[in-house]
Amino acid sequence: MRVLASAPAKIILFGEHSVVYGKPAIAAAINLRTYVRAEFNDSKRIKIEAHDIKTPGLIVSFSENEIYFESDYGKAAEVLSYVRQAIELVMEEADANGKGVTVSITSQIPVGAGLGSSAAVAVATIGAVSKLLGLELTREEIAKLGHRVELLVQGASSGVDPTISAIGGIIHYEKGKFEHLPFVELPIVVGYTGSSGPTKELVAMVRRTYEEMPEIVEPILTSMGKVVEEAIETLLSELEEGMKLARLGRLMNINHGLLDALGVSTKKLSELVYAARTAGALGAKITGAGGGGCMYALAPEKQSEVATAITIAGGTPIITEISREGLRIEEVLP
Ligand SMILES: Nc1ncnc2c1ncn2[C@@H]1O[C@H](COP(=O)(O)OP(=O)(O)O)[C@@H](O)[C@H]1O
Ligand SMILES: C[C@@](O)(CCOP(=O)(O)O)CC(=O)O
Ligand SMILES: [Mg+2]
Repeated sequence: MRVLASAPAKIILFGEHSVVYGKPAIAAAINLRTYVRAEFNDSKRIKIEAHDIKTPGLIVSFSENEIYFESDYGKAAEVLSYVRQAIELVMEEADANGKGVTVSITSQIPVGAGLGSSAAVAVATIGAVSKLLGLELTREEIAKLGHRVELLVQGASSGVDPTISAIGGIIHYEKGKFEHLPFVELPIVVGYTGSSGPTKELVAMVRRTYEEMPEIVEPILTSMGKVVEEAIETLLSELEEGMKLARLGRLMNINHGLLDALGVSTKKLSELVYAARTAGALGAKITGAGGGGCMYALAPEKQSEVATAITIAGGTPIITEISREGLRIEEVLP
């Protein structure tokens, strides 16, 4: 039997980092996906084939006749830890420890770029392997397992990323619970800096700043929470479309400033944010953990101008759409 599952990337419209401290966030699934194929193998081992991820620590040396490969196996194993934990949790749930399973991954999502590649790979793996093992899990249960994977690997995680990747659409997420917000085709442009920021390290960095200066950081997180509440009200309001987007844009800019205050922006991210605003975006901010990775802009009727401005500023624009669909079982073959 062979199962192919896929799960989407996301952008955090509002509320990254503060969501880890119990504040609300708004997240949307986007049309970039990670595909995971799971099948039984004849060994009693778990085999992971990750086709789109760089394996760190590989050293190659060669003489005239021979070529030698060395690897820092610790680093190589670490990069596969989301997939490994996801498989192990499902094997445990299905009481299937000891079975041979091969998992093969291909992905459209840039890694460590704030678009939730870790959650997408975890959710798609859980979806594919659970189906293979005959375990009937709801999308909510898969989101919860995905959250456990992120907690095990990162040490801290709000759970917003695995939830949006499993569920799809646009959600309001808060303290482990979610509700759908009305689906809207937001005119967004994502700008990729080309560098990555590991979520684990950025979340830990914010935690250190919080512990060092709680009286300064607490009000920043509280303000972020208020920005998100205001954005939820705006999305649910009867405001005319243009006014709605203009208000959301202003709230994005405030959210970006607060993220910058927490220390998660970079020079390149700020350059892309200002380039987008100058080219006519109503708002622009980081998406995800920051420290590199991506920003996104809200740019009705200005998507191509903003994309060009992002390119001129040295970034890579990604014009994408909000995806209604979360986890998808693409194919089940006998
Ligand atoms: N295609 C993939 N195959 C295997 N692991 C992946 C893949 N994509 C992402 N990952 C895992 O997710 C990690 C990046 O997660 P993270 O730091 O949270 O950034 P983000 O989720 O924003 O991309 C990678 O280092 C790797 O461990
Ligand atoms: C920073 C954070 O709010 C989002 C991280 O998203 P990403 O892994 O950078 O795509 C962490 C979390 O919510 O667990
Ligand atoms: Mg992640």
